[in-house]
Amino acid sequence: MNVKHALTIAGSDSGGGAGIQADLKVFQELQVYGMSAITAVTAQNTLGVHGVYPMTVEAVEAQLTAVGEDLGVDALKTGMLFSSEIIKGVANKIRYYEWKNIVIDPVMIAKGGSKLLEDEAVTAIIHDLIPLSTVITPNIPEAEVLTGAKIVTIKDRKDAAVSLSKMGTKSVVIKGGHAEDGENVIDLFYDGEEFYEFKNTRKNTVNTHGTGCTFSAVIAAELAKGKEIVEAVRIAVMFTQAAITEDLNIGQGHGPTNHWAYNRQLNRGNLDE
Ligand SMILES: Nc1ncnc2c1ncn2[C@@H]1O[C@H](COP(=O)(O)OP(=O)(O)O)[C@@H](O)[C@H]1O
Ligand SMILES: Cc1ncc(COP(=O)(O)OP(=O)(O)O)c(N)n1
Repeated sequence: MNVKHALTIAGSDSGGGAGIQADLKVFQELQVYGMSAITAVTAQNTLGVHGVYPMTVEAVEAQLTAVGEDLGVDALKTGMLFSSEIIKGVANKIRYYEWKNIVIDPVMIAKGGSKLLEDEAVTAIIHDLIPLSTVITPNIPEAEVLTGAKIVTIKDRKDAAVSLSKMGTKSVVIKGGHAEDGENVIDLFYDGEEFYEFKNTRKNTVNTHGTGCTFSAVIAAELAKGKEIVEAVRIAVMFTQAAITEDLNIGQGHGPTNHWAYNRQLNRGNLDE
């Protein structure tokens, strides 16, 4: 059986809703072989992040070498990277192994407000990682930090996407979960030439823990399978909407999303593949 390989370079979420755990669940659902390099362990549940324990750069690099020397990578995503040292180590390995289909989810702060990236590491994301990327997927606060510009209107979002594109990425998705778009959520995709708006009804739920991780993992899985970037983003929007809509109601706080839901809806014929 010829199966494609996807790698996640991210933090561990003991609660299972975000980070490495969410990414591997997505890879499995989308039938790509999932691999991981853990950058930090978090003690986390649906009520928040209770501890952050970063790995050493050597430990992160050793995991990437182990994957690079044996298994091969058709696409990869990065999530929580924590420090500039880890970011530089990851960028070096991407260059050394000439990995392609690079999805950068510039994770900075968890929903409860805990820092998952040191402040000074933003510069390393801009200089070392963005130029290697096929797509970068910030939420609105992350896009504001990366561009230094306040984002309120759709026009602001388009300007931010153009600024990010000029930093050297091939394409950009600015996710709309944190915006006030009335009854809708709008994810804006820019491929360097054209804008695409993916609009959905905003769901009234607290169970959105790990939506950003899920979204970027779907893009990585679909790029691994050879999909064009705009098509990979379209599937990521559908997968994430299904995962939020059929939520699981787990835990006492911001619960995880449902990674089975997309395939369940496909099997029921509710979605076009
Ligand atoms: N309440 C919601 N209803 C519907 N979709 C949502 C909701 N919140 C987030 N999303 C979707 O989840 C994905 C992640 O969005 P966002 O919350 O902006 O990122 P992050 O999880 O990185 O903070 C996007 O596709 C966004 O449209
Ligand atoms: C280990 C770890 N990585 C990333 C996140 C952030 O997840 P994300 O999907 O961006 O959003 P929230 O769930 O924080 O809203 C995390 N919490 N933990």
